[in-house]
Amino acid sequence: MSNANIACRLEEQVDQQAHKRAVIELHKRDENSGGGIYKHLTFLQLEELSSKYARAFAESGITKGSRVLLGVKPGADLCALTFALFKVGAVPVFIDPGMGPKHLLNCVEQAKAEAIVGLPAVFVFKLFNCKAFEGVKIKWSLGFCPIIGVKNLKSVSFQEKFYPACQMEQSDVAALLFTSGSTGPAKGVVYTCKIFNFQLDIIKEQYEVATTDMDMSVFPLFALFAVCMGMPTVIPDMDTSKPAAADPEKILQIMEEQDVSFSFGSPAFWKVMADYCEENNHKLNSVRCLVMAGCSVEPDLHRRYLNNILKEGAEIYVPYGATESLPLTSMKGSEVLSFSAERSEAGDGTCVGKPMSGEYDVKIIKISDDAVEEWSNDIVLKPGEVGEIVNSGPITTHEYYNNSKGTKKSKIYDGDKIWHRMGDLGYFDEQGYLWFCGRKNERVEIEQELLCTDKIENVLNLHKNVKRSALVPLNEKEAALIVEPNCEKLLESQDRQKVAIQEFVDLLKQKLPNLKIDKFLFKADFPVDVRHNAKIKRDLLREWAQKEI
Ligand SMILES: Nc1ncnc2c1ncn2[C@@H]1O[C@H](COP(=O)(O)OP(=O)(O)OP(=O)(O)O)[C@@H](O)[C@H]1O
Repeated sequence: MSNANIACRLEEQVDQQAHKRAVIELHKRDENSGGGIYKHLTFLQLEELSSKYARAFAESGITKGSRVLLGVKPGADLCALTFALFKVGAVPVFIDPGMGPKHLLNCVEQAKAEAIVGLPAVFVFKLFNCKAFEGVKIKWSLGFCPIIGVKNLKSVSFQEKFYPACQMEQSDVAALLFTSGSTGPAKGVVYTCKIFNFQLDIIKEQYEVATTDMDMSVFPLFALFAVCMGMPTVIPDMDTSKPAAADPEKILQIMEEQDVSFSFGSPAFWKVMADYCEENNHKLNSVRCLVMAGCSVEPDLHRRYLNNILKEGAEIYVPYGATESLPLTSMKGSEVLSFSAERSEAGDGTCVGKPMSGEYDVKIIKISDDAVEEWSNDIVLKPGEVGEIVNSGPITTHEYYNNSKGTKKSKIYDGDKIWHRMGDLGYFDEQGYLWFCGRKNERVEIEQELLCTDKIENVLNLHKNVKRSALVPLNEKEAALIVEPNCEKLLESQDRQKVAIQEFVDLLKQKLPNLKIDKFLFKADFPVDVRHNAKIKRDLLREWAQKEI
Protein backbone atom coordinates (compact mmCIF):
# COMPACT_ATOMS: atom_id res chain seq x y z
CA MET A 1 0.00 0.00 0.00
CA SER A 2 1.48 3.37 -0.95
CA ASN A 3 2.08 6.09 1.59
CA ALA A 4 0.37 9.48 1.04
CA ASN A 5 2.69 11.23 3.53
CA ILE A 6 4.17 14.38 1.91
CA ALA A 7 7.53 13.63 3.55
CA CYS A 8 7.82 10.67 1.12
CA ARG A 9 8.41 13.29 -1.59
CA LEU A 10 11.65 14.27 0.11
CA GLU A 11 12.66 10.62 0.51
CA GLU A 12 12.07 10.14 -3.24
CA GLN A 13 14.36 13.08 -4.02
CA VAL A 14 17.06 11.57 -1.82
CA ASP A 15 16.82 8.39 -3.92
CA GLN A 16 17.19 10.41 -7.12
CA GLN A 17 19.53 13.30 -6.31
CA ALA A 18 20.87 12.90 -2.75
CA HIS A 19 23.91 15.15 -3.14
CA LYS A 20 22.35 17.95 -5.18
CA ARG A 21 21.56 21.22 -3.43
CA ALA A 22 18.00 21.45 -2.06
CA VAL A 23 17.83 24.68 -0.04
CA ILE A 24 20.28 27.52 -0.52
CA GLU A 25 20.64 30.57 1.71
CA LEU A 26 22.78 33.67 1.50
CA HIS A 27 25.28 33.43 4.37
CA LYS A 28 26.93 36.82 3.88
CA ARG A 29 28.42 39.10 1.24
CA ASP A 30 32.14 39.30 0.64
CA GLU A 31 33.34 42.61 2.06
CA ASN A 32 35.54 43.42 -0.90
CA SER A 33 33.80 42.03 -3.94
CA GLY A 34 30.22 42.15 -2.64
CA GLY A 35 29.78 38.63 -4.05
CA GLY A 36 27.38 36.34 -2.18
CA ILE A 37 28.72 33.56 0.04
CA TYR A 38 26.05 30.90 0.21
CA LYS A 39 25.31 27.94 2.45
CA HIS A 40 23.10 25.03 1.50
CA LEU A 41 21.63 21.71 2.46
CA THR A 42 21.59 18.87 -0.05
CA PHE A 43 18.48 16.71 -0.33
CA LEU A 44 20.23 14.12 1.84
CA GLN A 45 21.26 16.69 4.45
CA LEU A 46 17.73 18.06 4.51
CA GLU A 47 16.38 14.54 4.96
CA GLU A 48 18.81 13.87 7.82
CA LEU A 49 18.01 17.15 9.55
CA SER A 50 14.28 16.54 9.29
CA SER A 51 14.77 12.97 10.53
CA LYS A 52 16.60 14.31 13.57
CA TYR A 53 13.85 16.81 14.31
CA ALA A 54 11.18 14.16 13.69
CA ARG A 55 12.75 11.82 16.24
CA ALA A 56 12.93 14.63 18.81
CA PHE A 57 9.29 15.52 18.13
CA ALA A 58 8.14 11.91 18.41
CA GLU A 59 10.00 11.39 21.70
CA SER A 60 8.44 14.55 23.15
CA GLY A 61 4.92 13.30 22.45
CA ILE A 62 4.13 15.00 19.12
CA THR A 63 2.26 12.34 17.22
CA LYS A 64 -0.11 11.69 14.33
CA GLY A 65 -2.76 14.42 14.28
CA SER A 66 -1.06 16.77 16.81
CA ARG A 67 -1.49 20.36 15.69
CA VAL A 68 1.80 22.24 15.87
CA LEU A 69 2.26 26.00 15.52
CA LEU A 70 5.28 26.97 13.47
CA GLY A 71 6.98 30.25 14.29
CA VAL A 72 10.14 30.11 12.22
CA LYS A 73 11.62 32.32 9.49
CA PRO A 74 11.76 31.05 5.89
CA GLY A 75 14.82 29.00 5.16
CA ALA A 76 16.32 25.54 5.45
CA ASP A 77 15.11 25.10 9.02
CA LEU A 78 11.51 25.85 8.13
CA CYS A 79 11.71 23.21 5.39
CA ALA A 80 13.36 20.65 7.68
CA LEU A 81 10.85 21.29 10.47
CA THR A 82 7.85 20.98 8.19
CA PHE A 83 9.10 17.70 6.74
CA ALA A 84 9.83 16.51 10.31
CA LEU A 85 6.25 17.22 11.33
CA PHE A 86 4.97 15.46 8.21
CA LYS A 87 7.18 12.48 9.05
CA VAL A 88 5.49 11.97 12.43
CA GLY A 89 2.06 12.67 10.92
CA ALA A 90 1.62 15.91 12.87
CA VAL A 91 -0.36 18.81 11.43
CA PRO A 92 1.74 21.97 10.98
CA VAL A 93 -0.23 25.19 11.39
CA PHE A 94 0.78 28.04 9.09
CA ILE A 95 -0.29 31.59 10.01
CA ASP A 96 0.86 34.75 8.25
CA PRO A 97 3.02 36.66 10.73
CA GLY A 98 2.31 39.93 8.93
CA MET A 99 -1.33 40.02 10.08
CA GLY A 100 -0.41 41.69 13.39
CA PRO A 101 -0.68 40.40 16.98
CA LYS A 102 -4.46 40.70 17.39
CA HIS A 103 -5.38 38.69 14.30
CA LEU A 104 -2.52 36.29 14.85
CA LEU A 105 -3.74 35.49 18.37
CA ASN A 106 -7.21 34.93 16.99
CA CYS A 107 -5.78 32.29 14.62
CA VAL A 108 -3.73 30.73 17.43
CA GLU A 109 -6.87 30.42 19.54
CA GLN A 110 -8.78 28.78 16.68
CA ALA A 111 -5.99 26.30 15.93
CA LYS A 112 -5.95 24.90 19.51
CA ALA A 113 -2.46 23.54 18.99
CA GLU A 114 -0.82 21.00 21.27
CA ALA A 115 2.75 22.10 20.50
CA ILE A 116 4.85 25.01 19.29
CA VAL A 117 8.07 24.95 17.35
CA GLY A 118 9.49 28.43 17.10
CA LEU A 119 12.27 30.92 17.46
CA PRO A 120 13.01 31.93 21.09
CA ALA A 121 11.15 35.23 20.56
CA VAL A 122 7.92 33.31 19.90
CA PHE A 123 7.98 31.99 23.49
CA VAL A 124 8.40 35.50 24.89
CA PHE A 125 5.36 36.55 22.85
CA LYS A 126 3.52 33.52 24.26
CA LEU A 127 4.38 34.55 27.84
CA PHE A 128 2.46 37.79 27.36
CA ASN A 129 -0.47 36.12 25.61
CA CYS A 130 -1.01 32.94 27.61
CA LYS A 131 -4.74 32.61 27.03
CA ALA A 132 -4.55 32.21 23.28
CA PHE A 133 -1.96 29.47 23.67
CA GLU A 134 -3.98 27.42 26.18
CA GLY A 135 -3.54 23.73 25.46
CA VAL A 136 0.05 24.03 24.23
CA LYS A 137 2.01 21.44 26.18
CA ILE A 138 5.08 20.75 24.07
CA LYS A 139 7.49 23.60 23.36
CA TRP A 140 10.49 23.36 21.10
CA SER A 141 12.72 26.36 20.51
CA LEU A 142 15.08 26.73 17.59
CA GLY A 143 17.99 27.80 19.79
CA PHE A 144 18.41 28.34 23.53
CA CYS A 145 15.42 29.89 25.28
CA PRO A 146 15.60 30.56 29.05
CA ILE A 147 11.85 30.08 29.64
CA ILE A 148 10.96 27.05 31.79
CA GLY A 149 9.60 24.10 29.85
CA VAL A 150 10.99 25.21 26.49
CA LYS A 151 13.41 22.67 25.02
CA ASN A 152 16.20 23.51 22.60
CA LEU A 153 15.81 21.65 19.32
CA LYS A 154 19.31 22.63 18.22
CA SER A 155 20.89 20.60 21.02
CA VAL A 156 19.29 17.22 20.25
CA SER A 157 21.33 14.42 18.69
CA PHE A 158 20.67 10.80 17.84
CA GLN A 159 22.73 7.87 16.57
CA GLU A 160 20.20 6.76 13.97
CA LYS A 161 20.11 9.18 11.03
CA PHE A 162 16.91 8.15 9.27
CA TYR A 163 13.38 8.52 10.58
CA PRO A 164 10.83 7.13 8.14
CA ALA A 165 7.65 8.97 7.20
CA CYS A 166 4.71 7.40 9.06
CA GLN A 167 1.93 5.77 7.04
CA MET A 168 -0.67 8.36 5.98
CA GLU A 169 -3.82 7.93 3.93
CA GLN A 170 -4.89 10.46 1.27
CA SER A 171 -7.80 11.52 3.50
CA ASP A 172 -5.58 12.19 6.54
CA VAL A 173 -5.11 15.81 7.57
CA ALA A 174 -1.70 17.09 6.46
CA ALA A 175 -1.71 20.77 7.50
CA LEU A 176 -3.77 23.74 8.60
CA LEU A 177 -3.25 26.84 6.46
CA PHE A 178 -4.77 30.12 7.54
CA THR A 179 -6.16 32.44 4.86
CA SER A 180 -4.68 35.92 4.73
CA GLY A 181 -7.68 37.55 6.42
CA SER A 182 -8.26 40.10 3.67
CA THR A 183 -12.04 40.01 4.00
CA GLY A 184 -12.46 39.42 7.73
CA PRO A 185 -10.90 37.16 10.36
CA ALA A 186 -8.48 34.63 8.83
CA LYS A 187 -9.84 31.07 8.62
CA GLY A 188 -7.93 27.81 9.16
CA VAL A 189 -8.20 25.71 6.01
CA VAL A 190 -7.90 21.95 6.52
CA TYR A 191 -5.51 20.39 3.99
CA THR A 192 -5.52 16.66 3.44
CA CYS A 193 -2.58 14.70 2.03
CA LYS A 194 -4.64 14.19 -1.14
CA ILE A 195 -4.90 17.94 -1.76
CA PHE A 196 -1.18 18.58 -1.22
CA ASN A 197 -0.21 15.65 -3.41
CA PHE A 198 -2.51 16.76 -6.21
CA GLN A 199 -1.27 20.36 -6.03
CA LEU A 200 2.33 19.21 -6.29
CA ASP A 201 1.59 17.03 -9.30
CA ILE A 202 -0.41 19.61 -11.18
CA ILE A 203 2.04 22.48 -10.59
CA LYS A 204 4.96 20.28 -11.63
CA GLU A 205 3.20 19.18 -14.78
CA GLN A 206 1.70 22.48 -15.91
CA TYR A 207 4.67 24.72 -15.13
CA GLU A 208 7.10 22.07 -16.38
CA VAL A 209 9.15 22.13 -13.19
CA ALA A 210 12.47 20.36 -13.67
CA THR A 211 15.29 19.33 -11.35
CA THR A 212 17.55 21.54 -13.47
CA ASP A 213 15.50 24.63 -12.51
CA MET A 214 16.47 26.94 -9.66
CA ASP A 215 13.57 28.37 -7.69
CA MET A 216 13.38 31.56 -5.67
CA SER A 217 10.17 31.74 -3.73
CA VAL A 218 8.84 34.97 -2.25
CA PHE A 219 6.02 33.00 -0.63
CA PRO A 220 7.77 30.75 1.96
CA LEU A 221 5.46 27.75 1.59
CA PHE A 222 6.29 27.51 -2.07
CA ALA A 223 9.94 26.79 -1.20
CA LEU A 224 8.69 23.63 0.46
CA PHE A 225 6.73 22.77 -2.67
CA ALA A 226 9.85 23.34 -4.77
CA VAL A 227 11.83 20.84 -2.71
CA CYS A 228 9.00 18.29 -2.93
CA MET A 229 9.14 18.66 -6.72
CA GLY A 230 12.91 18.16 -6.72
CA MET A 231 13.63 21.78 -7.65
CA PRO A 232 16.37 23.45 -5.60
CA THR A 233 15.24 26.67 -3.97
CA VAL A 234 17.15 29.77 -2.91
CA ILE A 235 15.75 31.88 -0.08
CA PRO A 236 15.39 35.54 -1.14
CA ASP A 237 17.23 38.20 0.88
CA MET A 238 14.13 40.02 2.16
CA ASP A 239 11.35 39.98 4.72
CA THR A 240 8.94 37.67 2.90
CA SER A 241 6.05 38.94 5.01
CA LYS A 242 6.46 42.32 3.25
CA PRO A 243 6.93 41.44 -0.42
CA ALA A 244 6.25 44.96 -1.70
CA ALA A 245 9.10 46.31 0.46
CA ALA A 246 11.78 44.05 -1.04
CA ASP A 247 15.05 45.65 -2.12
CA PRO A 248 15.24 44.84 -5.86
CA GLU A 249 19.00 45.20 -5.99
CA LYS A 250 19.51 42.50 -3.36
CA ILE A 251 16.99 40.24 -5.06
CA LEU A 252 18.61 40.66 -8.46
CA GLN A 253 22.03 39.83 -7.05
CA ILE A 254 20.71 36.53 -5.74
CA MET A 255 18.81 35.76 -8.93
CA GLU A 256 21.93 36.27 -10.98
CA GLU A 257 24.37 34.55 -8.65
CA GLN A 258 22.13 31.49 -8.37
CA ASP A 259 20.80 31.47 -11.93
CA VAL A 260 17.21 31.57 -10.78
CA SER A 261 15.01 30.16 -13.53
CA PHE A 262 11.69 29.85 -11.69
CA SER A 263 10.17 32.28 -9.24
CA PHE A 264 6.91 32.63 -7.39
CA GLY A 265 5.82 35.98 -5.95
CA SER A 266 2.96 38.41 -5.63
CA PRO A 267 2.19 40.93 -8.38
CA ALA A 268 3.15 43.71 -5.93
CA PHE A 269 6.63 42.20 -5.64
CA TRP A 270 6.98 41.78 -9.40
CA LYS A 271 5.90 45.37 -9.92
CA VAL A 272 8.69 46.65 -7.66
CA MET A 273 11.12 44.46 -9.58
CA ALA A 274 9.83 45.65 -12.95
CA ASP A 275 10.25 49.33 -11.98
CA TYR A 276 13.84 48.70 -10.96
CA CYS A 277 14.69 46.58 -14.00
CA GLU A 278 13.28 49.14 -16.42
CA GLU A 279 14.92 52.11 -14.70
CA ASN A 280 18.29 50.35 -14.80
CA ASN A 281 17.86 48.63 -18.13
CA HIS A 282 18.25 45.27 -16.46
CA LYS A 283 17.10 41.94 -17.88
CA LEU A 284 16.22 38.76 -16.00
CA ASN A 285 18.28 36.54 -18.27
CA SER A 286 18.21 33.35 -16.21
CA VAL A 287 14.44 33.28 -15.72
CA ARG A 288 12.26 30.97 -17.80
CA CYS A 289 9.11 31.02 -15.66
CA LEU A 290 7.66 33.74 -13.43
CA VAL A 291 4.61 32.88 -11.39
CA MET A 292 2.52 35.78 -10.11
CA ALA A 293 -0.22 35.00 -7.63
CA GLY A 294 -2.53 36.61 -5.12
CA CYS A 295 -4.54 39.18 -7.00
CA SER A 296 -5.30 40.16 -10.56
CA VAL A 297 -2.39 41.21 -12.72
CA GLU A 298 -2.92 44.11 -15.08
CA PRO A 299 -1.99 43.49 -18.73
CA ASP A 300 0.60 46.25 -18.61
CA LEU A 301 2.77 44.30 -16.15
CA HIS A 302 2.77 41.34 -18.55
CA ARG A 303 3.66 43.70 -21.37
CA ARG A 304 6.59 45.16 -19.45
CA TYR A 305 8.04 41.78 -18.50
CA LEU A 306 7.52 40.08 -21.85
CA ASN A 307 8.69 43.02 -23.96
CA ASN A 308 11.45 44.54 -21.83
CA ILE A 309 12.64 42.33 -18.98
CA LEU A 310 12.40 38.60 -19.66
CA LYS A 311 14.44 36.75 -22.26
CA GLU A 312 12.87 35.43 -25.47
CA GLY A 313 10.74 32.35 -24.77
CA ALA A 314 10.34 32.99 -21.03
CA GLU A 315 6.77 32.93 -19.76
CA ILE A 316 4.63 34.40 -17.00
CA TYR A 317 1.96 32.25 -15.35
CA VAL A 318 -0.84 33.66 -13.23
CA PRO A 319 -2.67 30.96 -11.30
CA TYR A 320 -6.05 31.85 -9.84
CA GLY A 321 -7.32 30.27 -6.66
CA ALA A 322 -7.57 30.71 -2.93
CA THR A 323 -6.09 28.98 0.10
CA GLU A 324 -9.26 26.86 0.01
CA SER A 325 -8.80 25.72 -3.64
CA LEU A 326 -5.48 26.27 -5.32
CA PRO A 327 -4.57 26.39 -8.20
CA LEU A 328 -7.93 26.49 -9.94
CA THR A 329 -7.16 28.14 -13.28
CA SER A 330 -4.02 29.53 -14.85
CA MET A 331 -3.31 32.11 -17.52
CA LYS A 332 -0.10 32.74 -19.43
CA GLY A 333 1.24 36.26 -19.84
CA SER A 334 1.61 35.77 -23.61
CA GLU A 335 -2.03 34.65 -23.77
CA VAL A 336 -3.08 37.78 -21.86
CA LEU A 337 -1.40 39.96 -24.46
CA SER A 338 -2.71 38.07 -27.47
CA PHE A 339 -6.18 37.23 -26.23
CA SER A 340 -7.54 39.08 -23.20
CA ALA A 341 -5.71 42.39 -22.61
CA GLU A 342 -7.87 44.37 -24.99
CA ARG A 343 -11.06 43.05 -23.43
CA SER A 344 -9.80 43.71 -19.89
CA GLU A 345 -8.97 47.23 -20.89
CA ALA A 346 -12.47 47.62 -22.30
CA GLY A 347 -14.04 46.68 -18.96
CA ASP A 348 -14.64 42.93 -19.26
CA GLY A 349 -12.78 42.02 -16.04
CA THR A 350 -9.57 39.98 -15.75
CA CYS A 351 -9.22 36.73 -17.66
CA VAL A 352 -7.77 34.06 -15.35
CA GLY A 353 -7.65 31.22 -17.88
CA LYS A 354 -9.28 27.79 -17.94
CA PRO A 355 -9.54 25.16 -15.18
CA MET A 356 -6.09 23.61 -14.73
CA SER A 357 -7.37 20.05 -14.62
CA GLY A 358 -10.14 18.08 -16.30
CA GLU A 359 -10.93 16.76 -12.82
CA TYR A 360 -12.12 20.18 -11.65
CA ASP A 361 -15.72 21.24 -11.84
CA VAL A 362 -15.92 25.04 -11.91
CA LYS A 363 -19.26 26.83 -12.16
CA ILE A 364 -20.83 30.23 -11.67
CA ILE A 365 -23.79 30.51 -9.32
CA LYS A 366 -26.30 33.25 -8.50
CA ILE A 367 -24.94 35.86 -6.11
CA SER A 368 -26.10 35.43 -2.54
CA ASP A 369 -24.68 36.40 0.83
CA ASP A 370 -26.49 33.55 2.59
CA ALA A 371 -25.41 29.98 3.19
CA VAL A 372 -26.56 27.54 0.50
CA GLU A 373 -27.51 24.33 2.27
CA GLU A 374 -27.75 22.06 -0.75
CA TRP A 375 -26.65 22.14 -4.36
CA SER A 376 -29.24 22.69 -7.05
CA ASN A 377 -28.68 23.17 -10.77
CA ASP A 378 -31.18 26.04 -10.64
CA ILE A 379 -28.56 28.34 -9.14
CA VAL A 380 -26.06 27.80 -11.97
CA LEU A 381 -25.65 30.72 -14.38
CA LYS A 382 -25.02 30.68 -18.12
CA PRO A 383 -21.83 31.83 -19.91
CA GLY A 384 -21.57 35.60 -19.85
CA GLU A 385 -23.59 35.96 -16.63
CA VAL A 386 -21.71 37.30 -13.61
CA GLY A 387 -22.08 35.33 -10.39
CA GLU A 388 -20.02 33.68 -7.65
CA ILE A 389 -17.26 31.28 -8.74
CA VAL A 390 -17.57 27.82 -7.15
CA ASN A 391 -15.53 24.67 -7.60
CA SER A 392 -15.46 21.02 -6.71
CA GLY A 393 -12.61 18.60 -7.26
CA PRO A 394 -9.31 17.25 -5.95
CA ILE A 395 -8.03 20.64 -4.73
CA THR A 396 -11.30 21.69 -3.09
CA THR A 397 -10.88 21.79 0.68
CA HIS A 398 -13.86 20.57 2.68
CA GLU A 399 -13.84 22.62 5.86
CA TYR A 400 -12.37 25.30 8.07
CA TYR A 401 -10.93 24.09 11.33
CA ASN A 402 -12.98 24.92 14.40
CA ASN A 403 -15.18 27.29 12.44
CA SER A 404 -18.48 25.66 11.56
CA LYS A 405 -20.08 29.00 10.77
CA GLY A 406 -17.38 29.79 8.20
CA THR A 407 -17.65 26.28 6.74
CA LYS A 408 -21.42 26.60 6.39
CA LYS A 409 -21.12 29.91 4.53
CA SER A 410 -18.46 28.68 2.13
CA LYS A 411 -19.40 25.10 1.27
CA ILE A 412 -22.34 23.59 -0.58
CA TYR A 413 -23.15 19.90 -0.16
CA ASP A 414 -24.08 17.94 -3.26
CA GLY A 415 -24.34 14.22 -2.46
CA ASP A 416 -20.76 12.97 -2.19
CA LYS A 417 -19.46 16.21 -3.66
CA ILE A 418 -18.54 19.42 -1.85
CA TRP A 419 -18.45 22.77 -3.62
CA HIS A 420 -16.31 25.63 -2.33
CA ARG A 421 -17.63 29.14 -2.85
CA MET A 422 -14.70 31.36 -3.74
CA GLY A 423 -16.31 34.57 -2.54
CA ASP A 424 -15.27 35.98 -5.93
CA LEU A 425 -17.39 37.23 -8.80
CA GLY A 426 -16.77 36.12 -12.33
CA TYR A 427 -18.18 34.59 -15.49
CA PHE A 428 -17.26 32.11 -18.19
CA ASP A 429 -17.05 33.37 -21.74
CA GLU A 430 -18.24 31.33 -24.71
CA GLN A 431 -14.76 29.81 -25.17
CA GLY A 432 -14.65 28.49 -21.60
CA TYR A 433 -12.26 31.12 -20.21
CA LEU A 434 -12.99 32.29 -16.67
CA TRP A 435 -13.08 36.04 -16.07
CA PHE A 436 -12.55 37.42 -12.54
CA CYS A 437 -14.61 40.50 -11.74
CA GLY A 438 -13.75 41.23 -8.09
CA ARG A 439 -14.60 39.93 -4.64
CA LYS A 440 -18.23 39.24 -3.79
CA ASN A 441 -18.27 41.23 -0.56
CA GLU A 442 -16.67 44.20 -2.29
CA ARG A 443 -19.27 44.39 -5.02
CA VAL A 444 -21.19 47.62 -5.37
CA GLU A 445 -24.92 47.62 -6.06
CA ILE A 446 -26.43 50.94 -6.99
CA GLU A 447 -30.16 50.96 -7.66
CA GLN A 448 -30.12 47.23 -8.43
CA GLU A 449 -27.27 47.55 -10.87
CA LEU A 450 -24.22 45.41 -10.12
CA LEU A 451 -20.90 47.23 -10.46
CA CYS A 452 -17.85 44.93 -10.42
CA THR A 453 -14.64 46.33 -8.98
CA ASP A 454 -12.26 44.59 -11.38
CA LYS A 455 -14.19 45.55 -14.48
CA ILE A 456 -14.26 49.27 -13.71
CA GLU A 457 -10.89 49.65 -12.02
CA ASN A 458 -9.09 47.93 -14.93
CA VAL A 459 -10.32 50.75 -17.17
CA LEU A 460 -9.41 53.59 -14.82
CA ASN A 461 -5.98 52.05 -14.22
CA LEU A 462 -5.19 52.75 -17.87
CA HIS A 463 -4.85 56.47 -17.11
CA LYS A 464 -1.20 57.49 -16.99
CA ASN A 465 -1.45 59.00 -13.49
CA VAL A 466 -3.29 56.10 -11.85
CA LYS A 467 -1.20 53.59 -9.93
CA ARG A 468 -4.28 51.69 -8.77
CA SER A 469 -7.90 52.48 -8.09
CA ALA A 470 -10.74 51.19 -5.93
CA LEU A 471 -14.48 51.31 -6.44
CA VAL A 472 -16.42 51.70 -3.17
CA PRO A 473 -20.05 52.39 -2.31
CA LEU A 474 -20.79 55.67 -0.51
CA ASN A 475 -24.47 54.93 0.15
CA GLU A 476 -27.30 53.07 -1.57
CA LYS A 477 -27.38 55.51 -4.47
CA GLU A 478 -23.77 56.52 -5.02
CA ALA A 479 -20.35 55.01 -5.49
CA ALA A 480 -16.92 56.62 -5.67
CA LEU A 481 -13.66 55.76 -7.35
CA ILE A 482 -10.60 56.27 -5.20
CA VAL A 483 -7.33 56.77 -7.01
CA GLU A 484 -3.83 56.12 -5.73
CA PRO A 485 -1.85 58.38 -8.05
CA ASN A 486 1.60 57.51 -9.25
CA CYS A 487 2.83 61.08 -8.87
CA GLU A 488 2.75 62.95 -5.58
CA LYS A 489 2.03 66.28 -7.21
CA LEU A 490 -1.53 65.13 -7.87
CA LEU A 491 -2.13 64.76 -4.15
CA GLU A 492 -1.01 68.30 -3.45
CA SER A 493 -2.72 70.32 -6.15
CA GLN A 494 -6.49 70.75 -6.43
CA ASP A 495 -6.10 72.21 -9.90
CA ARG A 496 -4.20 69.18 -11.15
CA GLN A 497 -6.82 66.95 -9.57
CA LYS A 498 -9.60 68.77 -11.44
CA VAL A 499 -7.84 68.23 -14.75
CA ALA A 500 -7.17 64.57 -13.94
CA ILE A 501 -10.78 63.97 -12.88
CA GLN A 502 -12.03 65.33 -16.20
CA GLU A 503 -9.70 62.91 -17.95
CA PHE A 504 -10.98 60.02 -15.79
CA VAL A 505 -14.57 60.93 -16.71
CA ASP A 506 -13.68 61.02 -20.41
CA LEU A 507 -11.85 57.69 -20.25
CA LEU A 508 -14.70 55.96 -18.45
CA LYS A 509 -17.30 57.47 -20.76
CA GLN A 510 -15.42 56.18 -23.78
CA LYS A 511 -15.02 52.61 -22.48
CA LEU A 512 -18.05 52.21 -20.20
CA PRO A 513 -20.68 54.63 -21.54
CA ASN A 514 -23.43 53.48 -19.16
CA LEU A 515 -21.43 53.98 -15.97
CA LYS A 516 -22.69 56.75 -13.75
CA ILE A 517 -19.93 57.62 -11.31
CA ASP A 518 -18.88 61.20 -10.80
CA LYS A 519 -17.18 61.08 -7.40
CA PHE A 520 -13.41 60.70 -7.39
CA LEU A 521 -11.05 60.85 -4.44
CA PHE A 522 -7.29 60.72 -4.22
CA LYS A 523 -5.38 58.78 -1.61
CA ALA A 524 -1.73 57.83 -1.21
CA ASP A 525 -0.67 54.35 -0.11
CA PHE A 526 -3.71 52.12 -0.40
CA PRO A 527 -4.11 49.63 2.46
CA VAL A 528 -3.33 46.08 1.21
CA ASP A 529 -3.39 42.47 2.47
CA VAL A 530 -0.65 41.09 4.71
CA ARG A 531 0.38 38.10 2.61
CA HIS A 532 0.89 39.43 -0.88
CA ASN A 533 0.73 43.22 -0.22
CA ALA A 534 -1.40 43.25 -3.33
CA LYS A 535 -5.11 42.89 -2.57
CA ILE A 536 -6.64 46.30 -1.95
CA LYS A 537 -8.53 46.49 1.35
CA ARG A 538 -11.61 48.15 -0.10
CA ASP A 539 -13.52 47.87 3.19
CA LEU A 540 -11.05 50.25 4.83
CA LEU A 541 -11.13 52.55 1.82
CA ARG A 542 -14.93 52.57 1.88
CA GLU A 543 -14.95 53.75 5.52
CA TRP A 544 -12.36 56.40 4.69
CA ALA A 545 -14.29 57.61 1.64
CA GLN A 546 -17.60 57.80 3.48
CA LYS A 547 -16.00 60.08 6.08
CA GLU A 548 -14.13 62.09 3.49
CA ILE A 549 -17.20 62.85 1.37
N1 LIG B 1 -5.07 35.31 -10.43
C1 LIG B 1 -5.87 35.98 -9.63
N2 LIG B 1 -6.59 37.00 -10.12
C2 LIG B 1 -7.43 37.69 -9.34
N3 LIG B 1 -7.59 37.47 -8.02
C3 LIG B 1 -6.91 36.47 -7.48
C4 LIG B 1 -6.01 35.67 -8.24
N4 LIG B 1 -5.49 34.75 -7.42
C5 LIG B 1 -6.04 34.96 -6.20
N5 LIG B 1 -6.89 35.98 -6.22
C6 LIG B 1 -7.68 36.52 -5.09
O1 LIG B 1 -7.15 36.02 -3.88
C7 LIG B 1 -8.17 35.33 -3.14
C8 LIG B 1 -7.57 34.25 -2.29
O2 LIG B 1 -6.73 34.82 -1.33
P1 LIG B 1 -6.19 34.06 -0.05
O3 LIG B 1 -6.48 32.62 -0.14
O4 LIG B 1 -4.79 34.50 0.13
O5 LIG B 1 -6.96 34.59 1.17
P2 LIG B 1 -8.12 35.60 1.28
O6 LIG B 1 -9.30 35.03 0.56
O7 LIG B 1 -7.61 36.92 0.84
O8 LIG B 1 -8.35 35.63 2.83
P3 LIG B 1 -9.73 35.77 3.61
O9 LIG B 1 -10.64 34.68 3.07
O10 LIG B 1 -9.30 35.54 5.02
O11 LIG B 1 -10.23 37.13 3.35
C9 LIG B 1 -9.11 34.85 -4.20
O12 LIG B 1 -10.38 34.55 -3.68
C10 LIG B 1 -9.11 36.03 -5.17
O13 LIG B 1 -9.97 37.05 -4.73
